[in-house]
Amino acid sequence: MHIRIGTRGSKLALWQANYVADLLQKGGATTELVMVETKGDKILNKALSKIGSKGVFTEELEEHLRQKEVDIAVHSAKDVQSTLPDDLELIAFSEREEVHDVLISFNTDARLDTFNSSYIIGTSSTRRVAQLKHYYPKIRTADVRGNLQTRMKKLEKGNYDALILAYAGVHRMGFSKYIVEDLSPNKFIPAVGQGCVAIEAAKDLNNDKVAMIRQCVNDKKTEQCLRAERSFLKTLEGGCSIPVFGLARIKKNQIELKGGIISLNGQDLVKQQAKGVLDDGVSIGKQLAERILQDGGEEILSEIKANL
Ligand SMILES: NCc1[nH]cc(CCC(=O)O)c1CC(=O)O
Repeated sequence: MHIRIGTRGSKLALWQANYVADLLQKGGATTELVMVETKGDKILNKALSKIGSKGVFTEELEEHLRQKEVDIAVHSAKDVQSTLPDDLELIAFSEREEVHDVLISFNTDARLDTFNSSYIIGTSSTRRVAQLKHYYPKIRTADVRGNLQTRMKKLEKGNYDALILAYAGVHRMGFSKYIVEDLSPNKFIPAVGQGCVAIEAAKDLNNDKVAMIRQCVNDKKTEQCLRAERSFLKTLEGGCSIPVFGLARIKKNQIELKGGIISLNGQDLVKQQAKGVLDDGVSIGKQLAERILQDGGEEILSEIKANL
């Protein structure tokens, strides 16, 4: 069986595509990578939240799926919009990497607790900015776009004192030695999907191919967690530009989902958790989102939408 894999061309995207290709080859398939540039790769002078929340890193790949130029598209699950077009679906989720955010700096003494107001942290994520402002109101932030290598270069040039990044990308790109602090995933609750690689396909992709891909790539527990997180995000209508966070974990054979929303200035935070049986992820996610909207999330969300 031959599987054509669509991917972005950044080093992280290629690492992830090769990781999936290896898994498929171990299962006996042959593979080929097709590189596709997305809006998110081309537009580098704007914050992601200003480019638009939907499909910044996925749209062009999705067009290739529709045109049958590729069988699957490999994405960071975090970059996949919560509502997919009707003709496409996520068919597999790779075993999740550690989910937390990390502080990256060439100053080995740098820690969030000891940062003073003269330090600047580079991050373009509205979630990370809001969480920083909430827990460390004195810390200043500045936008930083571009792939991980570009961000590391900007850090090296001294544009920032530190960066906040997802552990997963840092680890995959071999930058772990610059981690000066692992941020607690209970405080800096990650973005939905962080640390997982997701496979998107057209709904009419050949059934045998779908079965093969799931067999080789899908991790059941990760899928159960991701379905819960994505349902949560979908109900909150949060695109990647809205500071929504959500993390599901399996504990004692139950899904435990923590999630919430935070105002852009970090002042208002609504955070809750929900639990349920493993296959109920979608309804657990939806219920948690509804509770959060009722408990003040609705106001935070409409204020954010008015400001973006
Ligand atoms: N939005 C960019 C993005 N998308 C996925 C990752 C890292 C890998 C992952 O979380 O799976 C990153 C970089 C970052 O947030 O530091």
